Amino acid sequence: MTPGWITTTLLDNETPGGWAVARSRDGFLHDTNGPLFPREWLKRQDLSVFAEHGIGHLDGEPVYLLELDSAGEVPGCSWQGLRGFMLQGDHTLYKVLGYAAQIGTWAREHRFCGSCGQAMVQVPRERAMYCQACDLRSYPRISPSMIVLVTRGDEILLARSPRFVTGVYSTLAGFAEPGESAEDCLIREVREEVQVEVKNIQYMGSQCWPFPHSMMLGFHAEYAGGDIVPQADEIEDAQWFNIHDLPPLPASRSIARYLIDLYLARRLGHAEPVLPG
Ligand SMILES: NC(=O)c1ccc[n+]([C@@H]2O[C@H](COP(=O)([O-])OP(=O)(O)OC[C@H]3O[C@@H](n4cnc5c(N)ncnc54)[C@H](O)[C@@H]3O)[C@@H](O)[C@H]2O)c1
Ligand SMILES: [Mg+2]
Ligand SMILES: [Zn+2]
Repeated sequence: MTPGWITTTLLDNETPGGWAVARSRDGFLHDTNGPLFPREWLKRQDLSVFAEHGIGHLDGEPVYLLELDSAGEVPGCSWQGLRGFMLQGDHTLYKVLGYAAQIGTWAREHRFCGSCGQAMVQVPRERAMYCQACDLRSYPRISPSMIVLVTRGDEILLARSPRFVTGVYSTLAGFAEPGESAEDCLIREVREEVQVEVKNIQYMGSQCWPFPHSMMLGFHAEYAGGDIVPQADEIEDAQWFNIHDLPPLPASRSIARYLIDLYLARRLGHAEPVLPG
């Protein structure tokens, strides 16, 4: 048995047994034991299953996703969004659910060919959908996004979007556009969002962000010029904060928080944090 979580290309749906998670628009089903249920038991519940996908092995046991049409009632169980599992609870289980959510969304959105409109079929032993009519393959979509902590000595640039929890300030982030390098994207996003120039861009690490399919690439960058001008509509407020006087910060498991904590640790000579994958 291999411990931990390993994604698998495909499992045979006809083989009984293993674990299953159930996902609807309301999130994942869970009870006091968490979101993993014995698969055969879960399939006997009164749930409208739209699709079933083998997604991987947890501690050697196969795990399946039941994609539902709607959130049904299961006695003793309730529904919780993926963000709730990200914020608290077992990190490995959150990784299982994050992967399940991305595969479920992608499979649902690629039942028909985007080029000719014919029904697509699952490719054997590969996580891909295939159109026989026009030979098109569609793989799970991943959207690269840059996230950057802009620094100026003892000050860091943090901003808040109107979508954030009240009071919370975070690092700047944005999606890569066609034709851009990671650095091009980072420089453009910082310019667009606060009209500041940066230099000495340093890559710090990455994190899967399954909301719905981002791949966060995290950086530190030094301030090189300009006064903060927040982008209308996107940025509600942006400020330089002294590292000894910070506002409420993003959730501890996010790469945004890691980039901030890492800079503070290096500046103050503390032990460096670990980035949750
Ligand atoms: N893990 C973290 O710590 C963390 C922190 C901040 C942001 N993020 C994520 O980073 C991503 C980008 O951040 P943002 O929201 O500031 O992006 P952004 O600054 O590029 O602005 C968002 C806008 O981009 C457009 N957009 C949406 N999906 C897109 C895609 N796949 N490709 C290109 N453009 C798209 C939409 O118009 C959307 O309103 C988001 O997924 C966000 O959730 C993660
Ligand atoms: Mg942004
Ligand atoms: Zn086609």
